[in-house]
This record gives sequence, C-alpha cells and structure tokens, in this order.
Amino acid sequence: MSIMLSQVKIAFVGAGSMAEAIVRGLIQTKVANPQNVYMMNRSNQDRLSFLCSEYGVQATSDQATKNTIIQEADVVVLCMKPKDVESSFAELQPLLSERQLLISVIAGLSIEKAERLLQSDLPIVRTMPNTSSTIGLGATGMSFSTKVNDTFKQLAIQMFEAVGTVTIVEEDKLEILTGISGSGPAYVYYLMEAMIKAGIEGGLTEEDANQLTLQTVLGAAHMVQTTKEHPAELRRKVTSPNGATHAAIQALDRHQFDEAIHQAVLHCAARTKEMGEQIAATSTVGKSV
Ligand SMILES: NC(=O)C1=CN([C@@H]2O[C@H](COP(=O)(O)OP(=O)(O)OC[C@H]3O[C@@H](n4cnc5c(N)ncnc54)[C@H](O)[C@@H]3O)[C@@H](O)[C@H]2O)C=CC1
Ligand SMILES: O=C(O)[C@@H]1CCC=N1
Repeated sequence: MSIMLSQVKIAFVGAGSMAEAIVRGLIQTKVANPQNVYMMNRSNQDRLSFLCSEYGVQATSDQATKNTIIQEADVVVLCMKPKDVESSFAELQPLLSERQLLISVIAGLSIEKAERLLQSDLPIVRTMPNTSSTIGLGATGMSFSTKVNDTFKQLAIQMFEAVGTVTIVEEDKLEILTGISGSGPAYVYYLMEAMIKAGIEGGLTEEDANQLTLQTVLGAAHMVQTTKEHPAELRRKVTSPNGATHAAIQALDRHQFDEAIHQAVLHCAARTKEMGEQIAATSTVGKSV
C-alpha cells in the first residue's frame, strides 16, 4: 500500500533552519499540502508567524493545541537541537503512538537511544539532511528502525526526494555521512569565502570576485555531474604541466589542503557521535524537566 505525502498530517517539532529548509522544499514542489503541515517551536511566535505567511503552513504556540496536533499527526519530524532532545522527548513521549512515523534529523541521536528515551519502539527514520534542501538540492542520508514498514519507508523517501537526493545507509555510517554531506555545504562556503577574499585582495571588485567564484563552483559541480568523470580526472585536465594551476595545487599541497579536508570530515563525524552520546540514555519521563 502506498500513501501520498500530500494526504498525511506532518508535524514539525522544532521550527529552525533545517525544518524550514525541508518545509520550503515540500511546499514548493507541491509534494506536501500546506494545510497538512504543522510547525511548532518552543516559544518564538514571530518565527511561526513568518513561516505561516511565507509557506501557508499551520502553526501554533498554544501548548494544548500543540499536543493535539502531535497526537493526530501521521508523521512527526523531530527538528530540535541535540541539547533539547531530553526535555522535548519527555514532553512528546505521552503523546505518541505506534501508528505514527517518527522522522529525526537530529545529528548523532541513534535510533536505539531515541527508542529508549521515548520508551517505545514506534517506527523511526533517522536522517541526516542538509540545508540545500531549501532549494531542492539537498543530500539526505537515511536509516530505518526495524519497525519501519515498506509504506513508511516509501513515505520518508518521498519526503526527502522532494528536496533532493536520498542515500540509504546502515545506521553506523550516518556520522561519516554527516562529515561529508550534512556539514559539507559549510566547507564549500568556506572555500568560496577564501577565494573571494583572495580575489579582492588581488584587486578585483567584490562584485566580480563573488560572481567569478560562484560561477566557478557551480560550473565545477555541474562538470562532475554532466561528464560523470572523477573529480581527480577533471582536475588533471585543468592542470597543465608546470602551468598556473600546477603552481596553485602545489601551494595547496604545501598547506595540506587534502589533509585539512580529511580532518574536517573526521572531526565532524566524531563530534556528531559525541553529541549523540551526550544525550542522556535514560528517559526523563516523569521527572521535572
Ligand atoms: N542546520 C543544518 O545544516 C542541519 C541541522 N541538522 C539537525 O537539525 C536539528 C535542528 O537544527 P537547526 O534547524 O539548525 O536548529 P535551530 O536552532 O535553527 O532550530 C531548532 C528549533 O527547535 C525548537 N525546539 C527546541 N526545543 C523544542 C521543543 N521542546 N518543542 C518544540 N520545539 C523545540 C527551537 O525553538 C527551534 O525552533 C539539529 O538536531 C541538527 O543536528 C541536520 C542536518 C543539517
Ligand atoms: O553543525 C551541526 O551540528 C549540524 C549537523 C550537520 C549540519 N549542522
């Protein structure tokens, strides 16, 4: 049996940048019906008003209404920061039931720990999206708990394919995947910042440096996609022996560019795991939070 995403009620718990990126993609592609998309946060009413007017979604800051929405939702998407997991899961736990699908975007939170915190083995999809979902070019990694049936798997895949690509991996690969695609946009922006800065320092106008850098990164990504050649081969074609690019690559090597990126990916993966481990493993249900 397949279900259309437009027909299900989706509640986003947490209404920050990642929730907005996914919602914007879902609404723009018309994969979800804004009447069936609910967003909630801790307390920022201005933020909810903006999201309602921008995307036509439903939102409330009233606690009783929030509880009803969560109880009635078919899909609950967990979009809070790792530090807020314990308190928010304690609030959510009495409201959830096993007919619902839980989708987590929370970096580092394992399925096993989520089940333990919620004292339930309701179906959970653990994902690692990225902010490029905002424009439909996201890259999402995904793993399923054993309770996720084929219908729910298709629903989750449909949701994230609406905002980019989906790569299904074993759960223990999600940390290293975070090192590449979850945080990866930041490395590319950092590279762009450095190129722009060097261009300006060399005498280009800011406008020209921005435009040239943007088109270069866009063109390089499209070249990999269109030619299907390995980045190493495409790099070789730019690099004339003893030419200008050769000098540039030598400078990057002297400054250990490859090693720097390698370390960035590994540190990101390690920090992701650590953030997950820092979330207490036991339920706070029944304790004051
Ligand atoms: N920003 C990114 O590039 C990516 C973020 N993520 C994950 O997405 C999650 C959210 O990250 P951002 O959107 O960047 O954070 P953010 O700080 O922009 O948003 C977090 C939201 O959660 C809300 N919140 C906290 N406790 C709550 C509760 N008990 N009930 C309802 N709402 C509550 C806050 O009010 C806020 O709206 C994190 O777990 C992060 O690991 C995953 C992939 C990429
Ligand atoms: O920086 C973070 O913790 C989140 C996870 C991946 C991207 N942003």
